[in-house]
Amino acid sequence: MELSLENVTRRFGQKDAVAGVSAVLKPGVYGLLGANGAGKTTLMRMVCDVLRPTSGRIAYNGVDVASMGEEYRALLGYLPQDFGYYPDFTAMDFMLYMAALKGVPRRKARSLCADLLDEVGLADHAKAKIRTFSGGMKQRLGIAQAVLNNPEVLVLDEPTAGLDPKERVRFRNLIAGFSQDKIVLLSTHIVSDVEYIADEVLLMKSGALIMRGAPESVVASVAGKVWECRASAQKAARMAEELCASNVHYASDGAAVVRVVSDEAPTEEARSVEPTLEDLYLYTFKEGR
Ligand SMILES: Nc1ncnc2c1ncn2[C@@H]1O[C@H](COP(=O)(O)OP(=O)(O)OP(=O)(O)O)[C@@H](O)[C@H]1O
Repeated sequence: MELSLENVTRRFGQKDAVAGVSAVLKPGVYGLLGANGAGKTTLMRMVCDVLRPTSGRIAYNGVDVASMGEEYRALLGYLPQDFGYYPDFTAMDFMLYMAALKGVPRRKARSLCADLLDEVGLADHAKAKIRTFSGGMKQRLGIAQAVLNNPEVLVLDEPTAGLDPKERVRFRNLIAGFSQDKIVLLSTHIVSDVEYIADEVLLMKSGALIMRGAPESVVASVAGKVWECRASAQKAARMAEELCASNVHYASDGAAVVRVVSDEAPTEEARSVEPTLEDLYLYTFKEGR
C-alpha cells in the first residue's frame, strides 16, 4: 500500500498554492502542519481527487488516482474542513445516507452504522438530530462517516479544529484506533495533536514540503537552539517582541522565564533546554510573525 505524490503542483491564477510536492506515504499517521494558507487543504483535496494537480501526479500503488475513478473513491475516506452535516438528520439517518452514497449494501448498512456510532461514542445519540450536537460530537460523526467503507487512505482536514482539550484527546484516541494498516493524512494548526498521534510530521510552508520525519527527529533539528533565561518583566516583554519567544512564564519569585528559539544564546545566563515540536514550528515560521 503506497500513495506517492510526484512533483504535485496546483496553481490558482498567478500563485502556486502547492508547489512541487513529492512524498511517498506508506501505512501510518501523517500530520500535515503549516500556517494558514500554506497549501494543506489544496494538497488534501488533490489527494482525494476532488481537485486535479496543474502538473505532477498522485499515484496509488503506482496508478494515477485521476484514472482510477470509483475504484479510488472506494478505498478513500475523507473528512473535509467544511463538512456539511444536515442539521435535521439524526446521526443514524446521516450515517445511512452516507452509507448509501458510498454503495454499502442496505442489508449491511444499519448494523455497520450502529457499530461505528458506538465506536465513536455516539450510540446513545443515534436518534438525536445533528443540530443538537457539540462540535466534538459532529467531528466524531465526521470520522464515523469517513471510515464507513473501511478505507485504506483516510484524509482528515483539520479534524480537531474547535474541539476542547478533552474532546481533542478523545478524538486522538479514535484516530489511533482507526489508523491500523491505513495511510492517514491529517492536517492541523495544533502542534500538540501531531506530536501525540503522528508517526511522521510533514511541514508545509508556502506550498512546499519543507521538512518531513518522525516528530522526535524533526524536533532534533532545533536541538541546541532552544534557550530559557530569567529576565525582569520589562526585559521579558522586549525579548518576546524582538526574539522568537515560544513561551514566557513567571517564576514564584516574580521573575519572568523566557523560552527563546534562536541560533545564538539570547543572554549570557541563558541555558540550553530540550526542544519541542512547538519550538520547531515557531522557528520555522518565524519570518511570518
Ligand atoms: N479555489 C481557489 N481559488 C483561488 N485560490 C485558492 C483556492 N483554494 C486555495 N487558494 C489559495 O491557495 C493558498 C493555499 O490555500 P489552502 O486552503 O490550501 O491553505 P491551508 O494551508 O489549507 O490554509 P488553512 O489552514 O487556512 O485552511 C491560499 O493562498 C489560498 O488563498
